[in-house]
Amino acid sequence: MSLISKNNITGIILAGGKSSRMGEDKGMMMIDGEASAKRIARKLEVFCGKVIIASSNEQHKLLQYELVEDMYPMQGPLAGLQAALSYSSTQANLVLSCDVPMIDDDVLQSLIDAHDGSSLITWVSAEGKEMPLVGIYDKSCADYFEECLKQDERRVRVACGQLSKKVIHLEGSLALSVHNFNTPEDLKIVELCKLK
Ligand SMILES: Nc1nc2c(ncn2[C@@H]2O[C@H](COP(=O)(O)OP(=O)(O)OP(=O)(O)O)[C@@H](O)[C@H]2O)c(=O)[nH]1
Repeated sequence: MSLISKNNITGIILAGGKSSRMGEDKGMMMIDGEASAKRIARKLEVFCGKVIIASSNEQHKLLQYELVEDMYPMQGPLAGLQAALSYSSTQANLVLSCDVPMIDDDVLQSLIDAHDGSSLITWVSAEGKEMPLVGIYDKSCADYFEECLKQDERRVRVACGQLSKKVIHLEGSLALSVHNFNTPEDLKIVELCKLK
């Protein structure tokens, strides 16, 4: 049985950054008539007692979730992770980037089932690629990430290098469901995944 219940896990959506490859804010891109970040927030709400959005973008206030601003602005996803984990009041935190709107509930359930206290981080891999921004992070990672940011290390994978990790390998439709979009072309692929 999972050690995590709804009241002891926080959902975190990383929605800051430049979205330079997309050309417009990824969190606000409409997917099935709903902003991508909002769609993800609704999915997280099924599993998490509280959902917060890590972003300094004023526009994200429209999403009507609690916003947590980066302490290290414009330093990339690691800064969003650091700020949100510092702010969170739970040890376990289910983290998603705002660009995986098709994520299947079963992926979230698998992460929760696998995160059993034997590692600080549990994240997924799909099609042979590890995805640090689809995972569960222990709150204690925040201090470590802050040290990295202070030393100008912004790469999430590198920052997590020394920390204990578990990886869940996704296959088939679950792997497809974590397709992220960075460009208008990617968005077309995400739309195709929706039809499957
Ligand atoms: N809070 C916060 N989130 C970020 C930041 N940079 C990126 N993110 C989020 O982290 C995830 C991955 O971001 P990337 O795709 O690597 O970067 P991006 O800035 O969104 O896009 P590009 O400019 O095209 O690289 C997305 O969900 C972003 O919204 C940041 O500085 N702060």
